[in-house]
Amino acid sequence: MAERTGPAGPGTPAIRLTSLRKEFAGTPPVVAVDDVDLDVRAGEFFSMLGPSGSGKTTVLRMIAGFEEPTSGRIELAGADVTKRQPFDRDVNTVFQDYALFPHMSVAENVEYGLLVKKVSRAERRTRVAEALEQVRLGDHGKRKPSQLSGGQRQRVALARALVNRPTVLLLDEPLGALDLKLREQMQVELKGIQRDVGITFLFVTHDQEEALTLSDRVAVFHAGRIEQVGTAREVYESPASAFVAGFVGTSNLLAGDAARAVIGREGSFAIRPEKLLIAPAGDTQRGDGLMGAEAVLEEVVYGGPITRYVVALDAGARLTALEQNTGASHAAANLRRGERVRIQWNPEHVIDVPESASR
Ligand SMILES: Nc1ncnc2c1ncn2[C@@H]1O[C@H](COP(=O)(O)OP(=O)(O)OP(=O)(O)O)[C@@H](O)[C@H]1O
Repeated sequence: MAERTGPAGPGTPAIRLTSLRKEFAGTPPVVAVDDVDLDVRAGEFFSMLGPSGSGKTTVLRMIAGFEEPTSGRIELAGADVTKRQPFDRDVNTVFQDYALFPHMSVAENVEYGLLVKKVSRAERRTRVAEALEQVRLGDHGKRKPSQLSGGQRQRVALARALVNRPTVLLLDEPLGALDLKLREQMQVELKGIQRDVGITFLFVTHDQEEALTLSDRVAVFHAGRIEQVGTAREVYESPASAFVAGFVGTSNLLAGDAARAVIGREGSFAIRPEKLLIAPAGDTQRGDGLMGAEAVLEEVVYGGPITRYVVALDAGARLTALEQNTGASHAAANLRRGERVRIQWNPEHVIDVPESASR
């Protein structure tokens, strides 16, 4: 077996992708991954976020060794693994479809991979106990998968990967099959587990909220390329392109004539909905130092803690504003569809968004 770790030192990325490319044969051929460069730091919770078909899963499968790159290089902890077989890479993958063996107990499911690798009985016992403890299922080893909840089964799948003590764990939409409530609960669990075990997690999702909530950093994919890499705050507050602004959250894009009229300059701009204030037309009470525009209120959607307002600016763009329902009486509370309104914002919250990210 090849060496498990490369010439890793402090600062060596857990994963380094260099000009990674994948073309699938066909007429015309599909460029699934288009010259991707990426460093994932050791111990990071890193997410690859993007719409369906943007190439995230193909990148993950190439790192795992299930798919051969057309060109480019993959390094794990400093070692070039591009040509290595999947079993010879220090990674494990957790899939959405976690397929546990139904006739085996939870502990036997977790132990199975170690049995195949001929790990000694004593070490198997220690490592299975450790892995079950890590996913907070220490008391459930004797149960059968059918006696567990969906979230607990997903944690068994995680334990099955953690038991191998990989340097990197690849997770392909692992929460995709869970209902919303369980999914949110598992997001919190997953983050806690990653923090405890300190393993690098590379997580694939098309759910922007999930990526922002969980990750130390996020790479936003679009058509086989990475448009932006940054923290949740960076990709949300300072999107590098109109695509990122639109995919990560509601973007409220202003371009062309509307931008000229409302912002007063050429270009494309985004303003996040929670940064917009809405008031009856002519109300300038909250106006100190703010920019503003006149509009007609098209929709009011009450959503419990927040209300969503959709307005059509006289200048020709449509914007969404979110206001918290704090209970404090404010001007927006009694607004009705069809009314004329004034939208205001702090000029600091206008984000310049290039049409596409520079490469
Ligand atoms: N085995 C294959 N043969 C041909 N084309 C493929 C193959 N696998 C993926 N593709 C194509 O490559 C592109 C990227 O697919 P990929 O599965 O990586 O996207 P994704 O971002 O993970 O999407 P999803 O969120 O739907 O899984 C798509 O256009 C897809 O149709």
